[in-house]
Amino acid sequence: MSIRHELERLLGKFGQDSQILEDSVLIGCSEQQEAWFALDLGLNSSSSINASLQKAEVETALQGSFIKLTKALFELNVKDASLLSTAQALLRWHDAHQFCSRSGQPTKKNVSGSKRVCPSNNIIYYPQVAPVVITLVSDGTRCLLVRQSSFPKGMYSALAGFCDIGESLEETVRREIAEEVGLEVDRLHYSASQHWPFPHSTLMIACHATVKPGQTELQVNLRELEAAAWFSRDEVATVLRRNHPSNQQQSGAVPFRLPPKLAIAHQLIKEWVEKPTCSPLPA
Ligand SMILES: NC(=O)C1=CN([C@@H]2O[C@H](COP(=O)(O)OP(=O)(O)OC[C@H]3O[C@@H](n4cnc5c(N)ncnc54)[C@H](OP(=O)(O)O)[C@@H]3O)[C@@H](O)[C@H]2O)C=CC1
Ligand SMILES: [Mg+2]
Repeated sequence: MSIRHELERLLGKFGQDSQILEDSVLIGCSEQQEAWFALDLGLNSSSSINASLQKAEVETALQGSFIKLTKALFELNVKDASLLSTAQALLRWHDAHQFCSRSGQPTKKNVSGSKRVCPSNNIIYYPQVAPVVITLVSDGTRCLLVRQSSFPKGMYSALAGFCDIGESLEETVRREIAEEVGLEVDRLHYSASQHWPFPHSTLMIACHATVKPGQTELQVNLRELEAAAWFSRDEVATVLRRNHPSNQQQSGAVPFRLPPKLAIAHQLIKEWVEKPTCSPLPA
């Protein structure tokens, strides 16, 4: 039996029309060049009794269980987490772009799901990604970590901000650092990038920046941040070790912690701890 027939059989079993397969989107392919598609079964309406009944049926038939995406992402390996994050971002974009913003007519997905077209005026809509810079600022011996009130308790991260229209990445880094902590960037260099699906699709562009020693006094913008502080390499290295699940503190106190391994902020911080001699390029 072909995979398509098997899927149609399963969908029928769950009371879904097999036409729904046309809504699937291409998210990648295996090393054997088999295409991988993602499909939203629409079981996410928590208020619907039907949805929760169907969820239970799907779980039994496929011998699996539904878990929250935010949790799943941090439990999977990097490759699977990336596939899941692409699937979620692309399916959500399609769901939110059903209509043409010029004509008001329904738009139509292409076969792979890489775009939508308005049949009445041929306007093409492509999935959107917002660029965000995330920067680990150092004064040579210490690094700057910040906390937003929305972060999990005790967690500090690198400083992040959305690129404004018309800005280069370098301009965004300088503006965000000046706006959020009142510091002037001396040197800047690129590290890596990552697609981040929360709360909407962003491309996180990670950089290391240094400020001049002696110009390290923080003016924390409390409208954007709950706290910001300098941390020594030893303090950060200790917390990186403790962030490992087997080393979590068991006491009731909320320990200072860093973003999870999957987050590019974690990689930036780890890089800074491990490569103290890395010499940055002029901005
Ligand atoms: N993967 C990782 O390691 C990390 C990822 N992040 C991600 O980085 C992103 C940006 O960080 P954050 O410090 O919040 O950014 P900002 O410092 O830019 O502050 C967020 C504010 O920017 C405004 N804004 C401008 N453009 C957009 C846009 N396209 N979408 C949403 N808001 C926009 C909004 O203000 P207003 O409400 O006034 O319109 C929003 O409240 C977050 O989405 C966060 O999830 C952050 C840290 C670590
Ligand atoms: Mg910010």
